Amino acid sequence: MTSTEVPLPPSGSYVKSIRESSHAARVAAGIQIDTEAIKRLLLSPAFTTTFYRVSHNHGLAFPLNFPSPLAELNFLSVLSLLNFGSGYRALLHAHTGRGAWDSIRAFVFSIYLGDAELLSAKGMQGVEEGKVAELMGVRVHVERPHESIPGVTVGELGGPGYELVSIVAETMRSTGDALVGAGYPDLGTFVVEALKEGERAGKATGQAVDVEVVLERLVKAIPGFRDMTVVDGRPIYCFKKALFLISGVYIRFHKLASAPFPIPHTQDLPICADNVIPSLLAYLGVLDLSRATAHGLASVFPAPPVSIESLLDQYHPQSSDQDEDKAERKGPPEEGPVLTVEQAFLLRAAAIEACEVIVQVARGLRLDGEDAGWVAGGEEELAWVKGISLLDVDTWLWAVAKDRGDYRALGRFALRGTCFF
Ligand SMILES: Nc1nc2c(c(CN[C@H]3C=C[C@H](O)[C@@H]3O)cn2[C@@H]2O[C@H](COP(=O)(O)O)[C@@H](O)[C@H]2O)c(=O)[nH]1
Repeated sequence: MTSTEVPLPPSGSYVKSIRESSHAARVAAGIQIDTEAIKRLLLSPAFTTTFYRVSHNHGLAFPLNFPSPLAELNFLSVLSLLNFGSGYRALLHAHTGRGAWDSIRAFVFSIYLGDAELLSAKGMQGVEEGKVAELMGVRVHVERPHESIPGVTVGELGGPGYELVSIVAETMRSTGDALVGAGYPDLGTFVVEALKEGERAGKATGQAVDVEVVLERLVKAIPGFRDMTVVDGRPIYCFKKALFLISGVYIRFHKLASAPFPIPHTQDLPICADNVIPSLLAYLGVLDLSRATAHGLASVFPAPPVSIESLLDQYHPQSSDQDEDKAERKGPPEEGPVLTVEQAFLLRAAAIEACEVIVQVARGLRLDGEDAGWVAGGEEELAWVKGISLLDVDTWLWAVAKDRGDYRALGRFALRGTCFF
């Protein structure tokens, strides 16, 4: 089913719909969230010794000279809109030497530095596949033997590189169409309007910016933000890229002395459900798929090559492995399981709820009581764990997956053909 056949959530309840639809889908699929595994994770050296460093390492301060905050917001907005491609991670590593996020970031940098008109609504509207392929550095031809001349091969458009480039180009064109149709010069200007509308609504609800209103505006106006599907008759709403954009506005601009536009509070928004977070939560035992009843989920992930105990321990690359560890970082990653739309959305939904549960479990930890059995000393020093936010949990899970050699080796699932994550 395509996103156009999925009903939008009722007006005014987009955030609630992410949470409720995720819960309903997770329960119906028989995926369990293991609260003991969450406690073990929260009190593990893998978590406690890296959380602050890794979850505060936001890669959103760009090394570019922007003429205005609006220009920077437009850049961030286009980057968020195009923040997908995880299903092509192995291909991207082969063609660009980078993962999905770094490849897209480099692509939007190239646009900014060389073809900046592609960041306008009209420029997006007219973008062609060839331009996207050139700027992304992705090869879009496949070779096949010539029909009649033996030994001769001909190149033709096709293959996964062409598939990804086509989705990027189409996402840009549909966004350009929507913006031009509504009279906006670029995506950033539209986002400012949405933030201002959120600010007006927030006056009634006592918030600086009503995030609900901002999210609804983004999703309704731009097809590339309509990240939702129906699985077994139940809708699932993820809206990952729109949430990423809204969180990005907070991360990038909230510390400025005078805010250039209304800044939403995003610490407690649902996570940005991609392929990394559900995969990692499954390997760490937080998502228990063993009793899943739907869509063959019980057997989608291979057993991790190392034990959960070792994944929860502090990472000690052998000193002789350090060079290997660096090489491993550069080398092409292991291709994870390629999933169906249904499988991928069910896992994303489960991850959305699991992260909510992680924050709840953290709040309720009894560091002086029975839970402290997990702690290897220093209980009082762990009081900060009780105050972690959803945004921090998202960033930690996503970034720690790249921080350790043994986590990088865990195959993340892939979904092809989507512009949503
Ligand atoms: N949940 C969540 N998913 C995130 C990000 C980011 C970008 N993170 C940096 C930017 C700001 C943050 O503070 C981080 O420093 C990318 N992704 C998604 O991962 C997917 C895999 O990509 P890769 O492993 O490269 O191939 C891809 O769908 C991509 O869209 C995040 O933060 N959270």
